[in-house]
Amino acid sequence: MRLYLIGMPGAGKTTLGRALAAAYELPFRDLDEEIVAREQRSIADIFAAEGEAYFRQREAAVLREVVAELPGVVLATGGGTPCFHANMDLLLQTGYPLYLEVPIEELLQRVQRAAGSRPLLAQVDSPQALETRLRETLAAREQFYSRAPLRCSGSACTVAAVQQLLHQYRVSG
Ligand SMILES: Nc1ncnc2c1ncn2[C@@H]1O[C@H](COP(=O)(O)OP(=O)(O)OP(=O)(O)O)[C@@H](O)[C@H]1O
Ligand SMILES: O=C(O)C1=C[C@@H](O)[C@@H](O)[C@H](O)C1
Ligand SMILES: [Mg+2]
Repeated sequence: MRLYLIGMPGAGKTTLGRALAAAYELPFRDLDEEIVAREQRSIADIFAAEGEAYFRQREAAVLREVVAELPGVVLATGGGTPCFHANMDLLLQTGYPLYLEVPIEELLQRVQRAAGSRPLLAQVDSPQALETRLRETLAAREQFYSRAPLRCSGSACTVAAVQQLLHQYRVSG
């Protein structure tokens, strides 16, 4: 089984992904970390040196490598992954995308602590501007995230809740 965690920066993809991988005894991968390992530089450095278009190409390519390599995996994707290069189609065709839906207010609190390490949020210099940026980003991305057959919201995104969702989905689908 391939389980793909998708959602906004700070939604909890890495945290929940690790816990789900342990519960299912599957390997865990984080797509951002896979890109960093191959490129031997940080995401911020890649954005700064090469720009977003290059990053999105690498992201799409590394996603396909990870999928081809691992028939069983819990994969935390990058926040923008489902929105570029038909990646959402690939996720739907090869596994179970799970959308972690977290209210903007909660996301704000979480990303404020580490906005500097996120290239797309780094230039945003006030809490107000950060909120606006997050709202705009979510509005643009919702159409992609919403294609996930599995979804959990905020504090309901526990390992047990996801296990139940997945079980129901696989039994009925
Ligand atoms: N269910 C939760 N409740 C409260 N805080 C959480 C929860 N899940 C994650 N967090 C916290 O929110 C922050 C972001 O979590 P995490 O790194 O897992 O998100 P992410 O979706 O992987 O983000 P990124 O976009 O950086 O990859 C972390 O500080 C984490 O401790
Ligand atoms: O939301 C985004 O577009 C991004 C999120 C991160 O996971 C990284 O993939 C990168 O910083 C871009
Ligand atoms: Mg993460």
